[in-house]
Amino acid sequence: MPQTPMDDKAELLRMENVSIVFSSPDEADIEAVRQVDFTLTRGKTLALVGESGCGKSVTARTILRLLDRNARIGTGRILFRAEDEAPVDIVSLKPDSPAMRAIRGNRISMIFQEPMSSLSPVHTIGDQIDEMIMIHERIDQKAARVRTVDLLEQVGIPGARQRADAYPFQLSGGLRQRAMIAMALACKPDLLIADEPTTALDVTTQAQILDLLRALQEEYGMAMLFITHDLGVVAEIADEVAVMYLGDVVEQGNVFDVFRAPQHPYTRALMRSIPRMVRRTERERLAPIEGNVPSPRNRPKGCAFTSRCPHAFAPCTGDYPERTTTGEAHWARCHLLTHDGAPAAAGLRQGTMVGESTAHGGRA
Ligand SMILES: Nc1ncnc2c1ncn2[C@@H]1O[C@H](COP(=O)(O)OP(=O)(O)OP(=O)(O)O)[C@@H](O)[C@H]1O
Repeated sequence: MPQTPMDDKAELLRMENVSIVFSSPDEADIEAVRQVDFTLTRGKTLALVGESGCGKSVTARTILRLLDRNARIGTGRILFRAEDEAPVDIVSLKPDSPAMRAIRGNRISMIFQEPMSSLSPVHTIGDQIDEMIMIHERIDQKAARVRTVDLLEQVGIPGARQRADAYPFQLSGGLRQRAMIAMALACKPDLLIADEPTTALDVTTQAQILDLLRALQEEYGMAMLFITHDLGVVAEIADEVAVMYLGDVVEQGNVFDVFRAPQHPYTRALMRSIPRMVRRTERERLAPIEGNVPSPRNRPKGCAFTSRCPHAFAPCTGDYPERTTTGEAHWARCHLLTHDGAPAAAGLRQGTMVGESTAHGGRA
């Protein structure tokens, strides 16, 4: 992988060939994330998408150096460049070093599915956000409260001045989510990592929170790394998407290109399993992805999706597929794209659904 300097000022963070390994006393090491490369750009959103267990959260926590004790970064660099500063390799920093702490919660903030993982239940939301602002701006609490109320208004909390005195349990799920977002923005981060922030919310609140995040991103110019299992959400929020399967990025590209012509059978299967991605007349053809993600403990040889892939053929159980570029900044790792005699290769290249009806017992 050629390593080029971070010359583009818009480039904020670059993952280069990052792998993450878990060890346990009784078992061989497990490579849970392999060879991940992506770039996060100021003002843009990259979505990491895939089923449960594919490595999305571990990848995000690696950026913040918040991995479990039994984890280590096996290979790679994570270059991060704050404005007007030289790039720093996050991998080279100790997780609890002052330099890393200055990045975490200052340059990079994170929001979660469950707001109570970042909000304290025993302090009012106003006090918690005041404290965050005081740490970062070295101002007194009175001045911080003015900023807190501003932030709460910005994230759409009605009656912000009074609500600042509420404890998290006194707010609805949607308002708690907004309060957590306000807290994440208190340090004016360069990067916001959002780990399934709308998964627990009803559809209307989910749409409102996505709208809010988009508006705030425009205002703050921050980059966003958005983690979700839902390609419908990706369509609404992201500029670029990286599709993960068993720790590998199997397809990556501009959202428009990936949705117009998905190249990897796994991406296509994810698209067909989501109601909003399918036209009304095709509802009856919705298909869940059959089978389960294999365990990283027993990683299959070759392409990990083979056991669930409707198009699998001999080469899929051989070598790990190389990246095939299929458009400007759009690539996938799939043997069907490189073998001319592959059963569905022509259809995949053209973005059609060749062969998928037989693979799902005629339902697809
Ligand atoms: N401390 C750990 N020790 C061993 N394996 C781990 C540890 N933490 C995570 N893993 C494994 O790493 C893999 C990736 O987990 P991760 O939480 O990143 O998945 P995910 O895609 O975010 O899933 P979800 O949507 O369920 O959060 C999984 O197989 C998980 O079991």
